[in-house]
Amino acid sequence: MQRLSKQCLSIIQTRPQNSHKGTFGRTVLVGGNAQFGGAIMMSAEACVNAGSGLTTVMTDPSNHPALHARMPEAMTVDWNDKELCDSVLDSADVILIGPGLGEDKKSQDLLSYIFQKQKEDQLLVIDGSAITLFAKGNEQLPYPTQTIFTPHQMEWQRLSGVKIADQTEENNQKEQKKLQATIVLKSHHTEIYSNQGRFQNPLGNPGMATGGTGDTLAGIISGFLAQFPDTVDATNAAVYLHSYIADQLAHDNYVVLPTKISQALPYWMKKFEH
Ligand SMILES: NC(=O)C1=CN([C@@H]2O[C@H](COP(=O)(O)OP(=O)(O)OC[C@H]3O[C@@H](n4cnc5c(N)ncnc54)[C@H](OP(=O)(O)O)[C@@H]3O)[C@@H](O)[C@H]2O)[C@@H](O)CC1
Ligand SMILES: Nc1ncnc2c1ncn2[C@@H]1O[C@H](COP(=O)(O)OP(=O)(O)O)[C@@H](O)[C@H]1O
Ligand SMILES: [Mg+2]
Repeated sequence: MQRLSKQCLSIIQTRPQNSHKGTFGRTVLVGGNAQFGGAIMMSAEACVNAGSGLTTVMTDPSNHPALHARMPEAMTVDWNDKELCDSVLDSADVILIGPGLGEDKKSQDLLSYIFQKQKEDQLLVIDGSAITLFAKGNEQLPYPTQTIFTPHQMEWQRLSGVKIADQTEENNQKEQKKLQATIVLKSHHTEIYSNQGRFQNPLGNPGMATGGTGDTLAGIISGFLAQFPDTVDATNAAVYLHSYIADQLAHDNYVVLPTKISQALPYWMKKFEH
């Protein structure tokens, strides 16, 4: 397994003068039921700060005022308004589904709807409850090689059937090959399994063990996929930078708040700009 290094951040290039919002991608984030609105808000804060050109959040309407108050850069769509959802999804480059989605019938219907809408040139990131729902269901991935799962170890156990204690490189790689999707297996030493190779993140700290850190990573991955052409390079860079920033924050903070990682993204991306 290849250890990630600062080298993976070389994809963060100086932006061309001749550019506009669309140059840096359109991302649609789907999640945040009434109970877990914070999850999709953290994904949105991460995605915007990661540099996504346009970020739209498809979520329960109860979250709209709070999201506008916290992150006016993100646009909101009521996930019950199918006509508006159709048009927003049609122009997306990257779709993220799962943070705070929940696991009830409505959540399942939303996952099925996204599967119906995904086009072959769109990337789909599946996180949180959407992993659990997919694992329980019997739907097929529309475009496996256009899909990135971001499970923690229990979500991976549900998806792969491999118990946490048996999640070895060999077993994980075998299951990734079956799925053909890219897998970001999150833990205290996160690993990335893909058709282009296997990578390990050497960074991270226990201050990250708090709700929202994974929602935040999903937002950074989505924002990087919207900007940078290679899926695995963008995913590796997102995983590495997410932990790098958390490690900087951990010098002076006992717990690393996920939103502080997001707020520090523009500063560190400028530092690493090539
Ligand atoms: N502010 C918000 O709105 C937030 C909303 N959130 C949203 O909540 C939704 C559910 O996501 P989830 O991860 O919290 O719950 P679930 O998938 O049931 O897994 C937990 C179970 O698995 C077990 N477990 C064993 N190993 C584990 C491991 N390595 N990592 C993690 N768990 C591990 C664990 O065992 P235990 O800790 O009890 O020993 C427990 O029994 C999802 O949509 C997410 O986006 C959260 O992001 C938080 C902030
Ligand atoms: N002890 C730890 N050391 C390093 N990273 C950790 C540690 N504990 C959790 N993390 C990181 O925090 C995130 C947890 O993801 P997840 O459980 O999905 O969080 P969320 O509550 O946002 O859903 C992952 O990126 C994981 O790598
Ligand atoms: Mg999670």
